Amino acid sequence: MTITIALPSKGRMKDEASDIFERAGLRIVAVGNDRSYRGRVEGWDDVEVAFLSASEISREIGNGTVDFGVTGEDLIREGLAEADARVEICARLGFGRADVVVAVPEIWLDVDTMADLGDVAADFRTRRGRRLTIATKYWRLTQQFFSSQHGIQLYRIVESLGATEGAPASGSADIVVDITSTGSTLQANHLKVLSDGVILRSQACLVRARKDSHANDPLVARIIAAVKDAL
Ligand SMILES: Nc1ncnc2c1ncn2[C@@H]1O[C@H](COP(=O)(O)OP(=O)(O)OP(=O)(O)O)[C@@H](O)[C@H]1O
Ligand SMILES: O=P(O)(O)OC[C@H]1O[C@H](OP(=O)(O)OP(=O)(O)O)[C@H](O)[C@@H]1O
Repeated sequence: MTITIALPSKGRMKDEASDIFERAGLRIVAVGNDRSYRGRVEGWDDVEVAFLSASEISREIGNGTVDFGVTGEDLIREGLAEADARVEICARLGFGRADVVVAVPEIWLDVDTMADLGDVAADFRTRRGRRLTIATKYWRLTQQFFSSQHGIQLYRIVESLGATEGAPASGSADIVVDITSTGSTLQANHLKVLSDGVILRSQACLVRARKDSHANDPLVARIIAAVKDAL
């Protein structure tokens, strides 16, 4: 059976993803010209490569259109409901590291933990007559973390697709849930991460769509073993 591997076609994970496959002995070559969105692996005739963006890869593994993909764990857990039932994280690849965090204005001196934030949310409702607003593109992770893990129900998510950290200063939201790596964007926007506010420590992963047909396919096992050996 042909196995399809989806690799980032652009963005910050592109180069390191193909480097790891190369080290694993799977040398990716584009089919057609350099701008082609299909590829193959030299010497592995039953493997096809699809070049997609990181978030498309998460979606395509979720619906089983591709067998494997390299993408961020944040995009898997945000993009897919019941992620663990649908996909398997075969290996964490050690690049593309970033944390999804809850960050509040630095001037909220008394707010250091999620419990403090729960009190603030209750206060907003009783004293200001409105809900605490959270700017994020990670609405699924935010809801799970606030509602299921911390029992905080009094908030409203304001979807933000860019410049999320600017939302508190511009007045479009009170706090943010966003990705951070060096912390400099949070710092520049005078935001601080709550001490127990790390929702997910993400990095690039080799992810497999859970398919019955994989169970006895030696090619599937070979691909996983080769990538793990290259780490
Ligand atoms: N500093 C960072 N900022 C944002 N994302 C980061 C950072 N460091 C690592 N990542 C990770 O990179 C991945 C997103 O990569 P990238 O931004 O290149 O995707 P993209 O090409 O924009 O994809 P799409 O267009 O589908 O959103 C996520 O898994 C994210 O966790
Ligand atoms: O903690 P830091 O190192 O400052 O990184 C975090 C920032 O980097 C990303 O934005 P980026 O400017 O890369 O643009 P993007 O959101 O379009 O990826 C991300 O959305 C954060 O804003």
